[in-house]
Formats: sequence, C-alpha cells, structure tokens
Amino acid sequence: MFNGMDNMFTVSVSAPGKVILHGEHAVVYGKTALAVSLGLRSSIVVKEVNSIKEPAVYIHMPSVELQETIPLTPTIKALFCPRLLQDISGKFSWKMPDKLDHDQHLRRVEEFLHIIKPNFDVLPSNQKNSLRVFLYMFSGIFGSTDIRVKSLDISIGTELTIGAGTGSSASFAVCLAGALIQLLKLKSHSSNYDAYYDEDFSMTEKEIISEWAYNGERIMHGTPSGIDNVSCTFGSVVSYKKGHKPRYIDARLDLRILLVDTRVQRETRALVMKVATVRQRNTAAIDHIMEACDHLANTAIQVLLKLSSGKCDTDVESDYQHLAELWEMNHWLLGALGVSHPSLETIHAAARARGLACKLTGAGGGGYAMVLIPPSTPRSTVDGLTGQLLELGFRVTETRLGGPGVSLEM
Ligand SMILES: Nc1ncnc2c1ncn2[C@@H]1O[C@H](COP(=O)(O)OP(=O)(O)OP(=O)(O)O)[C@@H](O)[C@H]1O
Ligand SMILES: C[C@@](O)(CCO)CC(=O)[O-]
Repeated sequence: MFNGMDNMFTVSVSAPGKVILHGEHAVVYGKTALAVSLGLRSSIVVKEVNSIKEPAVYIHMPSVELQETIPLTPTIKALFCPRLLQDISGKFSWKMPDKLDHDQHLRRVEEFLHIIKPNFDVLPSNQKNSLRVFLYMFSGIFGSTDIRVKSLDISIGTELTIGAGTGSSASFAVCLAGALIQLLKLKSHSSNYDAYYDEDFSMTEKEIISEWAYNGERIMHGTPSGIDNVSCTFGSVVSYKKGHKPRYIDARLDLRILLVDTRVQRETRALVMKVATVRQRNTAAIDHIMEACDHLANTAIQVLLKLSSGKCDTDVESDYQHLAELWEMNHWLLGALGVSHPSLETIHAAARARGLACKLTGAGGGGYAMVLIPPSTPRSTVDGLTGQLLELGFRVTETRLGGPGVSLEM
C-alpha cells in the first residue's frame, strides 16, 4: 500500500512454519531429513509513519510480549554501514548476506542494545533474541544503502507456538527479511512503485531472504543446519544432509493433516543424547535403523513428486497409501530409538483405530504428532478423531503441509 499524500509505504508479508516429515534424529548421523512447510504462518506489517517526537522504530511483538521504541538516529550512527568479511575487499551490499562480517555486526548490535537498554541483560532470552535479530537485519539491509529511512511501525504476529519445533524462529526471521527487502525495493523505485507493489518475490530475492534468515537463525540458535530458513522461505519440501546445502524440492503439495500437540514439554538436546547413549551400546542396530530412516526419506521424495504431478484419483489414492506406509514405518523406527512417549502412542493408536497414519515429528519425547488425512477420508472420521483427541487433553489443529513459502500480503 502507498499513501501518496504523505509518501508513506506499508508492507505486509507472511511466511510458514515447518515440520520434519522424515529423518529426525537420523539427520544427526548424516542421513537425509525432509522438512515441509506448515499451513500455520507468521506475519509482519511494516508501516512508515510520522513520529511525534524524534524519529523511531516502534516494535510490537505480542508473541514474545515485547513493545519497544528504538531511536532511529542513534541506530543509524551506531549500526549502519555494516562491513564485509575481513578477507573480502569492496563494499557490503544487502544482496550478499553471506559476505557480511556476522560476528562483528552482531557485536555492534549487542553493544548498541546495552546502550539504549541498560537493563538488556535481564530481559527474557526470547525478547533479547527478537531485538538482536531485528536490529541486525534492519541495519544490515538498510545500512548498506543510501536510502533515507523514516520512522517505522512494525507488528509481528504468529499462528505458531514458539519454541515447539515448528520453526517459529525461522518463520519470524523470514518475514522480517522479506518485509525489509520489499520496503527497500519500493523506496528505491518510488517514482514507479506500482510496478513492484503486487509483484511477489523472485527466486533470487527468496535466496537473499533465506540467507538473511539463516543469519537470524545463527543469532537465535547458534549453529542451525539451514533447513528451517530454506523451508520457511521456499515452502514445499526441503531435503537436507549434514555438510550439504539444503535442497529445495519443487513439489506442488497440499497434504491435509491434524497437527496434535501432546502438551508434553521436552528438550531436543536430551533426546539427541538419549539416542547417542543407546547407540553406544548397540551401534550396528541403531545404524541400521538410521539407514532405514534414510531410505524412507528418499522414497518419500519420489512419492511426493509423483503426488504433485497431478494425476487421476486412483493413482492419488495409491500414492497416499504409500505415504501412509512411510509415516507408519518412520514412527515405529523412532519408537525403536526410544524417542516416543506414552502421549504420542495414545495419539498414534487413536489414529490407527480410524485407519489413519500417524507419526511423531521432531525430537519426540512429547511435542507434536501428525495424522495424515487422505482426500478420500470422510469428514466424520476427522471430526471423530479430533473430538477424541481433544477429550484426551491434546491440542488439535487441522492444517496443511507443503504450502507456499514467503509471500506478499495484499
Ligand atoms: N512472532 C514472533 N515475534 C517475535 N519473535 C519471535 C516470533 N516467533 C519466533 N520468535 C523468536 O524465535 C525464538 C524461538 O526460537 P526457538 O528455536 O526456541 O523455537 P522454534 O523456532 O519454534 O523451534 P525450532 O527451531 O525447534 O523449530 C523466540 O525466542 C523469539 O526470539
Ligand atoms: C531431533 C532432531 O533431529 C530434530 C529436532 O527438530 C535434532 C536435530 O536435527 O538437531
């Protein structure tokens, strides 16, 4: 949107969360993991505004209970003109986030936050991370241009549960990078902005958004694999193997699922350790399980590609049956690794009793299960299962897998 009277732009962007379809735990041992975009999304609105006092960025992040006003002039002075990595000569551009001197830029952000917020250290870590990522990206992107920045009002919300393994951090970082880049694009073409207003992100722009989001993930996670930022940027399916770049698979998918939250808290790190301990005593057996998980993930890629090619109903039905088989096998293999949980088994049994496939997703030990709903499933089956799971105290969301990645909202 453009308010011609005041020369003010508004940008709205959304991005999905993600779930792991196959390969959780096995990925730690060098096997293939598949992530798929989730129908639950984060969204951001960035508005240029007239500030009443000094120019500022007004931040509203209700999901982490954060409202903040960041003074603009000191931000520009302290953080703009980010530098390239030491061994590269030239000037940094927002188009090459992988060449930014990440550690140095983050250090400047950290110092600046301590100056404008002397109590920064005592804030909850999710608020600290959200502020770090915002300032890092805002100054990294706008600070490498000579575009005059105005006061901004920024609101970020999400349908995702934060810290539950559904990629809220990547979804947040992708939205932020997408909105800032779109605003930059509009401001740099302000004489001809309507040509750019409703044009969605190009593949090249998505690559850049994903790389900025990866840098954001480094701030929030330390050493992310990169699978989440690629999945939340491009949507659809992403395959990943340790030591390789995540590979986007261009499959047009729309899988219906029930996403079931056990409400059982778990710690990913502890579950990864548990598998490592079992493996120490049973190396060959565990390695065979990991190898089997790898086969399931690779077969799933083929089935998903077949499903996305748009064929007659009988083929679709048999592809769904094949997917269901893969989900079931993967669930039992994860159980054999010792990462299931009584709550996950209750959900699994309820789905099986209605003929539906179910698997835990992510680290296990609680967290989420997913139930696959093929198109031929009667509504009464889905409603019956949902009612039963709700009565048992689980949280149930009917949603979709494989939808679009980062998108402009009109
Ligand atoms: N809507 C949002 N507004 C502001 N910050 C957000 C939002 N969503 C996520 N974040 C940031 O992302 C962090 C959550 O990252 P965390 O890795 O704990 O969870 P996750 O991304 O949901 O899980 P996983 O990475 O295992 O899928 C929060 O602490 C916060 O800093
Ligand atoms: C269990 C695990 O494979 C996925 C957690 O979402 C851990 C990891 O890959 O870091």
